[in-house]
Amino acid sequence: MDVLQVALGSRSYPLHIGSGLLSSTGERMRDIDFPHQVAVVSNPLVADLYAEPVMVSLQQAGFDPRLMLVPDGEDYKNLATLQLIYDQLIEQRFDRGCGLLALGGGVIGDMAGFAAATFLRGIPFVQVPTTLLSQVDSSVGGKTAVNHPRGKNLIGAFYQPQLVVIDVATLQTLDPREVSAGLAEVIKYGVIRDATFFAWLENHQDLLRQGDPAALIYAIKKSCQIKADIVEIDERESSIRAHLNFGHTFGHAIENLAGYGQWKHGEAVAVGMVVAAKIACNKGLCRTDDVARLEQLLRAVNLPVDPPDYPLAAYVDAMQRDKKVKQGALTMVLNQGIGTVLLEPVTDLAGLFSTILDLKG
Ligand SMILES: NC(=O)c1ccc[n+]([C@@H]2O[C@H](COP(=O)([O-])OP(=O)(O)OC[C@H]3O[C@@H](n4cnc5c(N)ncnc54)[C@H](O)[C@@H]3O)[C@@H](O)[C@H]2O)c1
Ligand SMILES: O=C(O)C(=O)C[C@@H](O)[C@H](O)[C@H](O)COP(=O)(O)O
Ligand SMILES: [Zn+2]
Repeated sequence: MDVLQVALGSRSYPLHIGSGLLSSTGERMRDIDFPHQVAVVSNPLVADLYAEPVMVSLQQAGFDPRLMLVPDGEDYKNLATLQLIYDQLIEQRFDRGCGLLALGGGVIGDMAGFAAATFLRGIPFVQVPTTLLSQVDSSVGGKTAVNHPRGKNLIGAFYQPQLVVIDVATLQTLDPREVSAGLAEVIKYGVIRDATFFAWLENHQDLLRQGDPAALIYAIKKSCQIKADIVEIDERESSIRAHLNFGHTFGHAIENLAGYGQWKHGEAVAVGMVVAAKIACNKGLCRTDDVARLEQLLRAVNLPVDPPDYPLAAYVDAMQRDKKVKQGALTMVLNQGIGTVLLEPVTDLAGLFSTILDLKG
C-alpha cells in the first residue's frame, strides 16, 4: 500500500492507495479518531458490490455504521437527492458525534461530501472512491457540489475529507466505458502538468484501455500526486487550481445541454480538452501536432473528441455559467504545447468558439 499526503495544515489528510483496502476501512478510520456513528452514503449498485466489507470492517473496529442509499446517476446529483441524505441523517438522529463515509463514484462523493459540509454546519467525512475517475480526481481536493438545472456543480462547498481510501480492486467491476471516462481526467494531468507522464500514457494506451491493474495503479498514484500538489498551493481556486478545469468549460456545457447523465463527465471533458487545445492552437500556444497527439490518445482509450451539434448560442449561454466567469468575463485554461497550461481571459466567447465549431470534423 502507498500513502500520499494532501498537506493543508490543520486540514491535511492521507490518501491510502492499494488493493483490497475496503476490508480495513474501519481500522484506518479508528487510527484518525473518526466519530463513532457513521453514515455510509452509497447507491444500490455500489452497495450491492461493496457495502458489506465496509460495514463489517466498521463494526469490527467499534463504529456504529448505518447504510444510507440514494439513487444512482448524474441526473440525481441535485438538491432533491441531497434532501434525501439530510432526511435520513435526521430521522436516524445523527448528531455532532457522527461522521459520513462516501462509498461510490464522483457523484456520490461530491453529493455526500456536500451533505457532510453542511449537515449541522459540518461533520467529518471520509472518501472511499470506487470508480477510476473518483480515485484519480474527485475524491481528492475537497470540491463538493450538486448540479443546478442550469449548470454543473453550481451549489457546493470546499470541504476536505479526513481520509481517502482508494481500493484499486474495486475497478475490476467497472464498466469499460467508466474506465475510459476516468482516463480523460488522467490524460488531463499529463496535458496540464507533465509531458513525460503524457508520453507514458501514449506508450501504455492499450493496457490502460484494457484496464490493466498495474498500469492503472501507476496512473492513479501519479494523478493523485499531481492533484495534491496543485490543491496544496491553491485550495480554493484563486489561481492555479483552475488548471484542473482544463477542458471543463466546454465539457460542462455539453453535460448541461445534453441533460445530466447523457454524457459521462469524463467523455464531455475529453471533447472539451480537444476544443480548448484547438483554441490554444489558433492562438499559437501549441502546435497542430500537439492537438493531434491529444486526439489520438483520447480516441485510443475510446473517448469522443467531436462536439455534439448544439447551436453556438446554446453553448455560449451554458459557458457563461462557468465558475471561472467573473464580472461577465470567462477565464479559459489553454495548453502551451503538452505539459503546461495558462489562464487566458476571454471577452468574445461567441467569436472564439465559432471558429472552433467550424474546425469540427
Ligand atoms: N469534486 C471533484 O473534484 C470532481 C472531479 C471530477 C469529477 N467530479 C464529478 O464526478 C462525477 C463523475 O464521477 P464518476 O465518473 O465516478 O461517475 P459516477 O459516480 O456516476 O459513477 C459511474 C457509474 O459507475 C458505478 N460504479 C461506481 N463504482 C463502481 C464499481 N466499482 N463497479 C461498478 N460500477 C461502479 C456508479 O454507480 C455509476 O453508475 C461528476 O458529477 C463530476 O462532476 C468531481
Ligand atoms: O478539483 C478541481 O479543482 C477540478 O476542477 C477537478 C475537475 O475535474 C472537476 O470536474 C471539478 O468538479 C470541476 O470543478 P468546477 O469548479 O468547475 O465544478
Ligand atoms: Zn472533472
